[in-house]
Amino acid sequence: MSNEVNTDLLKERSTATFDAERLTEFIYKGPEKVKRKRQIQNIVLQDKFLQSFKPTEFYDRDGQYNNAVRRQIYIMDRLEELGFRSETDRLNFREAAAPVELSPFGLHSGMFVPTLERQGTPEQSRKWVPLGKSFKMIGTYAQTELGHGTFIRGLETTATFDPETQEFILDSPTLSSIKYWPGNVAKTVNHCLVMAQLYTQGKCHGTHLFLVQVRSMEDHTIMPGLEIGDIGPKLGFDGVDNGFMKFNKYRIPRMNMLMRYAKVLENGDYIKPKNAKLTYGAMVMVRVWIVMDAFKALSRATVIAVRYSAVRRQSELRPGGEEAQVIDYQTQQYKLFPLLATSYAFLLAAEGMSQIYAKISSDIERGNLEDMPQLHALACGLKAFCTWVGCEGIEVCRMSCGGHGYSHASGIPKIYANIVGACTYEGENTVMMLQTARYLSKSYFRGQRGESLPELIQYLTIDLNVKSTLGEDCSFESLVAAYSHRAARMVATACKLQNANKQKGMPSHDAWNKSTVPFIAATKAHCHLLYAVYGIVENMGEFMQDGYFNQDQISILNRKVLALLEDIRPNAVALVDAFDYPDHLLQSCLGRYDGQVYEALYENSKSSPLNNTDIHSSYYNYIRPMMQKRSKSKDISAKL
Ligand SMILES: CCCCCCCCCCCCCC(=O)SCCNC(=O)CCNC(=O)[C@H](O)C(C)(C)COP(=O)(O)OP(=O)(O)OC[C@H]1O[C@@H](n2cnc3c(N)ncnc32)[C@H](O)[C@@H]1OP(=O)(O)O
Ligand SMILES: Cc1cc2nc3c(=O)[nH]c(=O)nc-3n(C[C@H](O)[C@H](O)[C@H](O)COP(=O)(O)OP(=O)(O)OC[C@H]3O[C@@H](n4cnc5c(N)ncnc54)[C@H](O)[C@@H]3O)c2cc1C
Repeated sequence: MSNEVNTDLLKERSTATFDAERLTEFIYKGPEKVKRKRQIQNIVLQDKFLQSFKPTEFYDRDGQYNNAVRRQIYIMDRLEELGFRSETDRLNFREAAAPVELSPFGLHSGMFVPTLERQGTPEQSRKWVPLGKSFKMIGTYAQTELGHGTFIRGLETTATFDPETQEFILDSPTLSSIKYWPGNVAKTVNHCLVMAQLYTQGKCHGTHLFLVQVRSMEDHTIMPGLEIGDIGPKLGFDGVDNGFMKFNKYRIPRMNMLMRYAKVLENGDYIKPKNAKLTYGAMVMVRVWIVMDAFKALSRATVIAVRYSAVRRQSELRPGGEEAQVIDYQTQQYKLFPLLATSYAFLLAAEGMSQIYAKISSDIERGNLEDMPQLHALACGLKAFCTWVGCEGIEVCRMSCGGHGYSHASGIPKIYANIVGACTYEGENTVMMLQTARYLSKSYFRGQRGESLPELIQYLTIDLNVKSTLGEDCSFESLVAAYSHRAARMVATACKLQNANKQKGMPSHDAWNKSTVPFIAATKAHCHLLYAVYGIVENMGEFMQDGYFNQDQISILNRKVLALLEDIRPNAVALVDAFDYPDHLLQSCLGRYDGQVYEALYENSKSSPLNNTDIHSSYYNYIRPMMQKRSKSKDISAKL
């Protein structure tokens, strides 16, 4: 490979109107943090073992899982040796060391240990959390069943208290009650946090979490009374062993129920939690993290697509002129630049969401549950919005790279395959949006009754008769007002339909169901408050429906969006460079910093296993016999 940087990329970087390094410092919170991040990434780059892995698509499923375990355990050991204590250092190391591979221990660190910490009593946490943190106990979060994922109240696994033995008996009474999907259940973990319907004194008290040992701590054999296996290959998550698990009257000690909020006493008495939804805390936490995952996935795809678009030359823009960089086509800019802006918006949204989560979850820990519904609504809506928009955007990035985008060598298919799971896991997106919609509906009616609303949704009470004041400058205030107006109008419309349905005599659940399509649209509009001109132009009908904008204002907005493409054009490469993703993190022949995409693609294709021999065994096994058979056939030889 040549060491030169592609001349088009050099030019792009030299003509940018701002210093990308300053923006990098803003993203990573200061020059010292950027330096530290790069040092850590360099440690990974110098590490021969970590660099020895081929891209995951070159391995079969068994190899992918095996490599994921091998690599992740090596990462754990190195983190210990290096003595990295800060969460940011550890995350930077992990991301650089396994940039596109999901960890078979992800749910252990991401859900199992935090849930023990937050849902266990102080004694339970003291006992189990150190075992989890030191990997003496490896666990996961097992909730979903064959028959139910969304509807947690419908889960069928039972945990029945037996006061005689002071044990819970876990059972899978039906086929549909078999746990199905939980990550790392199949081969990796020896413990699970199992969500099951709690029965005591003959009464069901709803779903609760139980710590269950599923494999022997000595030899990893499956505990008697359990049936466990892998669910098979999936769209992505290659290194993750999502599994199934069936309980056959399997006994665990009483104290293995997580009892921070709800309790079962020795005599079988049940003590209710302050709020039954406290058991759902782990899901809320992961939904918050997913917003950051959506940012990372979309921004990586955008870096790849923008850099490649600056390098790729195709067709004549000026008749008879040189072939143009595809980034100079207005249509290409319209595909990519809004996604670049969206990436930055997602970053800020993810950081804001994390701060709100930290504040409200610490209130909850102290017993103040007042803001729980608000946190739930925000996390559900943003999780769904950011993963939907992120996945659509990644697909646009892939297609904007033409044919090469379809190859794994572009790095984009893997990004997509992994993040698209997030539209389903931790709450299917439509269902999540409807949770936010319920909150908006209740808040709308509260606002109508003159009750005060939390700051984020105060816009629901604005006067919908006011028209836009947007002028040539498309001021920030006029844009925010437009989004608020559109969301408030759409929420009001959906609520009025819900009300009208009720007045027609429908029971309230039907009145709700028969207004959920407009509610989903309204909730998307609510989440869309992150956007500016492009979001209005793309959804013009919704902004126009009640004549909020006049014809002149629409023309202003249409002109503005095209002018903004011109403004971004000289800075597009610098704006993606600022994310500071090194090549080994992007793992993309198209998104390379030096832009040497053709050399990289050519080199990469040589490593395809199909190139190990000039003549593939299938020639001897099938093609040659077929040809020999055909050449003997009279019809064909006659034609030849
Ligand atoms: C770095 C680490 C990475 C880690 C991960 C590694 C890679 C990732 C791997 C992938 C990992 C994937 C891992 C996985 O996938 S784990 C499995 C994840 N599963 C889900 O997310 C299931 C989704 N379903 C639900 O959450 C519930 O069933 C819903 C919410 C749909 C309804 O629920 P339910 O039927 O029980 O409730 P209700 O209808 O009686 O509603 C009653 C009221 O309660 C309110 N309510 C509901 N919930 C909450 C809440 N939480 N806080 C506050 N309030 C809440 C609700 O709004 C309603 O309010 P109102 O309308 O009455 O006012
Ligand atoms: C990659 C991956 C990893 C996973 N990891 C885990 C894990 O570690 N642990 C775990 O416990 N689970 C895990 N899951 C399971 C996941 O959490 C569930 O699949 C998810 O919660 C969706 O539930 P479901 O499959 O029941 O979908 P369903 O609810 O069956 O969805 C099917 C359709 O029905 C619609 N629908 C359902 N209910 C409603 C409603 N009330 N209103 C309107 N529409 C509705 C949905 O919108 C969807 O279109 C994982 C799943 C995936 C894909």
